[in-house]
Amino acid sequence: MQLLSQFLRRHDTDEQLMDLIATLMVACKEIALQLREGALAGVLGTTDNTNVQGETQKKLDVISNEILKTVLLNHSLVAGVASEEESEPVAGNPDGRFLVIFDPLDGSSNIDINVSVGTIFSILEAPEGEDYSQEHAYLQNGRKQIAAGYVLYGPSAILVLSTGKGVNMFTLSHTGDFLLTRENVIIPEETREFAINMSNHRFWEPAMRSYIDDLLLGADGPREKNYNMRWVAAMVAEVHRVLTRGGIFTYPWDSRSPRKPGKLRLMYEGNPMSMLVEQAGGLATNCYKNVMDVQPDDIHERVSIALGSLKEVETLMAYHEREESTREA
Ligand SMILES: O=P(O)(O)OC[C@H]1O[C@](O)(COP(=O)(O)O)[C@@H](O)[C@@H]1O
Ligand SMILES: [Mg+2]
Ligand SMILES: [Mg+2]
Repeated sequence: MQLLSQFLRRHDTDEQLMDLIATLMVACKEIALQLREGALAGVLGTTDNTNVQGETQKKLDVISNEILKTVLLNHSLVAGVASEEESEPVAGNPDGRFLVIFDPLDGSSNIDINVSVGTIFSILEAPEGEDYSQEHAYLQNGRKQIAAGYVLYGPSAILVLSTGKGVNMFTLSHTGDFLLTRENVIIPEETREFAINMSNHRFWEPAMRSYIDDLLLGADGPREKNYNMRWVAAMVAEVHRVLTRGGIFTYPWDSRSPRKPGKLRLMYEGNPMSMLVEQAGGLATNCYKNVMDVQPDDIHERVSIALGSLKEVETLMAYHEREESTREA
């Protein structure tokens, strides 16, 4: 089986990018170790702090963030980092080449019940002559990502990575190596599986409500087939399922916070996951346009997300287009 480094070298990956990915994996392996120890190491439960989004931080949110920050900021190629758990970006080497944006622990409400969580990351080139402690340098749209991925900490720890040449999966072995276990991932175009938090049904836009209502009608409704539903409450696990066997995952805008475009964050959830999904032949939208074409104004900006099997996501978009044209008529 191929080591991550061998695979990247065979695919002519830029040497410095390879070096950065290897460094990121040093941090993710340490996070995996902390998660495995869990209650034994006293790292479960919450802290007394809230992050910039007003969410209570879990101990492991803070620990994972510190691990990533320490490892990355000690690397000469890293000009700066931005994180879900940091209100402002943190500058690294002013001559560094890369910016790394991350969600240190996604799905952290799952930690205390021992269900899957993950680390999501997005890598950008650092524009020259900028102050890397200011968010301006980081506010690049998703198309500018030179690599993106996640490490899912589930029954196995799995790195899912794209450097813009498809999507590949690497499983962490007992020897501490990431080994290639799935090459050139392609998401099936059609699906019978959807993922949405149904408890928010009454808060959605009419287009989203009627799309989901039609899925629930199954073979008796306009979609003429029965659908199954899943909800892990960790985007990283939902995207992994979609990449593995297809499906649609959506966390749409809802009227609980009408002024926010959605719940999930554009720069460290939406963009990296959208790059993986598009690189695997799927589609990732905010129900109206591709997520990676949204120009960010804020490092912690939110976005509505619908991603997965191409034809299913296109169908969902068609419901929104119809609704929009009725509104305008
Ligand atoms: O609890 P809800 O509303 O279903 O939200 C679940 C969503 O929230 C998230 O957990 C947010 O991520 P964080 O844990 O990094 O804040 C997503 O991974 C997931 O899709
Ligand atoms: Mg998250
Ligand atoms: Mg998080």
